[in-house]
Amino acid sequence: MAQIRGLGYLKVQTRDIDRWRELAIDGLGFAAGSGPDPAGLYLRMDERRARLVVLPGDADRVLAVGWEVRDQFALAAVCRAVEASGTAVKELSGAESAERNAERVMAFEDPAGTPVEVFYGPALDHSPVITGLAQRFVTGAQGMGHVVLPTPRMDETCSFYTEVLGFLPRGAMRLGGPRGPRLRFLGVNQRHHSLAVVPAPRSADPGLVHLMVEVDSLDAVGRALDNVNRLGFSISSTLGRHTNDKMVSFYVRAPGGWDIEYGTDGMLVDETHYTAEEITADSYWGHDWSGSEPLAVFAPPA
Ligand SMILES: Cc1ccc(O)c(O)c1CC[C@@H]1C(=O)CC[C@]2(C)C(=O)CC[C@@H]12
Ligand SMILES: [Fe+2]
Repeated sequence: MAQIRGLGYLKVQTRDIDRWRELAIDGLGFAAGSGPDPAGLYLRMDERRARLVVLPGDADRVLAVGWEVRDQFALAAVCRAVEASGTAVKELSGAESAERNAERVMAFEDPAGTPVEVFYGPALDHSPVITGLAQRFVTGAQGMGHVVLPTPRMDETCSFYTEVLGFLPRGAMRLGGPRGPRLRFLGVNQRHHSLAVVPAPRSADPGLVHLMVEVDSLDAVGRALDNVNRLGFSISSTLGRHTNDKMVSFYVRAPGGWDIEYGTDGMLVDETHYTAEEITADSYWGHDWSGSEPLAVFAPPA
């Protein structure tokens, strides 16, 4: 169990790649990378060739949530567990794996229908990581950040990630009052959560609620907030500090109706003492969502 080491990459498709470039590079200071599709946007955060891949397309949707394992033996173990759960697994070809800058990749869908990939052996880019705010992204043993996924099948989705993939419960929060459904946080390393799962009516496009990336300074978070305001992006949530992972962050709306959470100062979990707690407020201060445009996954179908 607990074969997965962290969130490795995220690949999305968008109808507005130019606006995405402005958000990610000019606003949030991702470093420009390179990749197989000349029209694609390959975003570096560290020594990986690309952590966030944005490809042009006719819809805004998640193409792959990439989870990293240590080696081929861990990948085989994950593959066996997923198949034993009754989920079909596709082993990607050498060429398809190389396109993802990995030695080997397995693909399947989670119970919500989210496209999941598990991989090992990422190819590195040793050139300097030139970020726009001179910030460093907090990755390494904590992975690239966290994703929040919507699911219409909450119980099956949580069982799949915990019992099949070995994610550890890292607490919960009820939505919409003391009797509301729970949003659940799940972790695989010292990052408080690498995944959160939220009940939603559908898991249609874009299939994402947010991606969180962490940087090493509050000044970079403040400068990113200034940048996206200046560039005319919609702020979904103001700056605030979360009660569970202690992250100070804001949320900005990306093309496609989901958010990027941009934060700093997240806590490290010590599993020797950790127990899964239920938070009753999302933040100690800030995180005002009242100005948010509706998230696409919660909006009524078009
Ligand atoms: C509560 C919380 C703790 C840690 C996080 O990294 C984090 O993103 C959240 C908030 C999660 C969640 C969201 O992203 C979409 C809008 C939600 C459902 C709310 O309206 C409150 C909590 C929010
Ligand atoms: Fe988050």
